[in-house]
Amino acid sequence: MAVPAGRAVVFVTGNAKKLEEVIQILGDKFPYKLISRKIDLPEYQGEPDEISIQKCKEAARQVDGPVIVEDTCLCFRALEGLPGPYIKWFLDKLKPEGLYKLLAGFEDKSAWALCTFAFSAGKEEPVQLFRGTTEGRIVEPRGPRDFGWDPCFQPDGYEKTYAELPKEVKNTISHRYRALAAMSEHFSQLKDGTPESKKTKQED
Ligand SMILES: O=P(O)(O)OP(=O)(O)OP(=O)(O)OC[C@H]1O[C@@H](n2cnc3c(O)ncnc32)[C@H](O)[C@@H]1O
Ligand SMILES: [Mg+2]
Repeated sequence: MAVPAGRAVVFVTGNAKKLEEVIQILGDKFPYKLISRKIDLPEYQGEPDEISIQKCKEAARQVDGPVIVEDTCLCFRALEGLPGPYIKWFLDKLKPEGLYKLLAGFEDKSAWALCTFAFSAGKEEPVQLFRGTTEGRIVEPRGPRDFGWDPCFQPDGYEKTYAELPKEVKNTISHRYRALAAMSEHFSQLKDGTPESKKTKQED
């Protein structure tokens, strides 16, 4: 499913840090003009794919045009993938310290970050999903506190947490980077994906 000629795609998110990374990662790699809109979409329940589909349909309904949304999960292997899509509430109440302590009774500290982008060309159109996963483990929080659970997630192959790593490094190995790479590749391959403005501008 392509984007009608001349139409921008609206990235709907209530999270400014997410938006910042998406802009940094995409650069000029996305073949459509992307604008952002700050709407706090409902936090749905269920499996990650189902949540992203519902979130995207609601965004397409509100925007009434082509939209992208993103949902992020942080999954602990010892907890069979939980908190997963509910990480926002766990983080809100427990902070990164509490997330680390949650695994105190388990030897297995491994975790994966999952990012799912969902695209719909409009409110009657189907939703397409693009996923990215980064493996790592949950550690005692280290580094700046400016983005979510970054201080307690250490990606495999690195001695630093996401929070300690320079942004340029996080943005080449992250769950978000991988999902965006899959999405950009898909749209770049669409024959009618006419490159438009390469700039991203913000709407409020
Ligand atoms: O409006 P949306 O896009 O849904 O933004 P949100 O903040 O509600 O985001 P999610 O529903 O996807 O919930 C994911 C939670 O994980 C946090 N998060 C997302 N990506 C992250 C990342 O790369 N590093 C650290 N924390 C992240 C985010 O701040 C939320 O608390
Ligand atoms: Mg959300």
